[in-house]
Amino acid sequence: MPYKKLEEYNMQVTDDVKDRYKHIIEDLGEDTQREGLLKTPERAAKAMQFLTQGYDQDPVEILKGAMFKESYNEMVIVKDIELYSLCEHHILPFFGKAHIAYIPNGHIVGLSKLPRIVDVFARRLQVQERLTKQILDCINDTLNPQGVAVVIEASHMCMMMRGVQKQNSVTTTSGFRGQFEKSETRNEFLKLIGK
Ligand SMILES: Nc1nc2c(ncn2[C@@H]2O[C@H](COP(=O)(O)OP(=O)(O)OP(=O)(O)O)[C@@H](O)[C@H]2O)c(=O)[nH]1
Ligand SMILES: [Zn+2]
Repeated sequence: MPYKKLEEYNMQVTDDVKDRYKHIIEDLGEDTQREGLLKTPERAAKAMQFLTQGYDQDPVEILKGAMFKESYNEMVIVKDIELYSLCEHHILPFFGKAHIAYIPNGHIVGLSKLPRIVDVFARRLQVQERLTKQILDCINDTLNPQGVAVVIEASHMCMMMRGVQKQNSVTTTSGFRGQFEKSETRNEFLKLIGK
């Protein structure tokens, strides 16, 4: 499921979250009756359901849906996959790029499925480290490749708009399994993604 269509929003959840947003907006000192804000609690409720839709999706099913028997034994890299997630500490966005590589072990996977599972895990309340590990483990356990590597580079709005207010800091996290635990293979991957 690529994105949540309007009719797929759970109306009960939308109503509950909408009521809470109305109170939050009032507590923050705004007037929920002014024209521009009348529909805001409902819009925000739907936006948050969209941004957390990963809880309802099954990444293993997504990968298994496009696994093909193939005797290709070289590294497959999909780099510069844009990602948008929410930091679980402040519920503010963090965003950047994921780079994924794997070395097949009898099966390849449909290329689009790698960005899809990035979205499944990103569209939750997250920390960057866990996001990285969940993507890594999911590919490793489902595809059982000879090796898998995940690098994520992200900027955190909680460090930009507030808090330490550092506009240019980028956080890099990575994880390596199998063949990528060998420095030679890992270095080849890092070179190919320009690191
Ligand atoms: N490790 C990790 N930390 C994160 C991530 N996103 C946000 N944080 C950090 O979570 C921490 C929460 O720290 P607290 O001291 O409880 O919160 P705070 O008082 O709002 O902290 P400041 O952001 O320093 O103002 C902060 O240091 C954030 O930078 C993430 O993905 N991974
Ligand atoms: Zn944060």
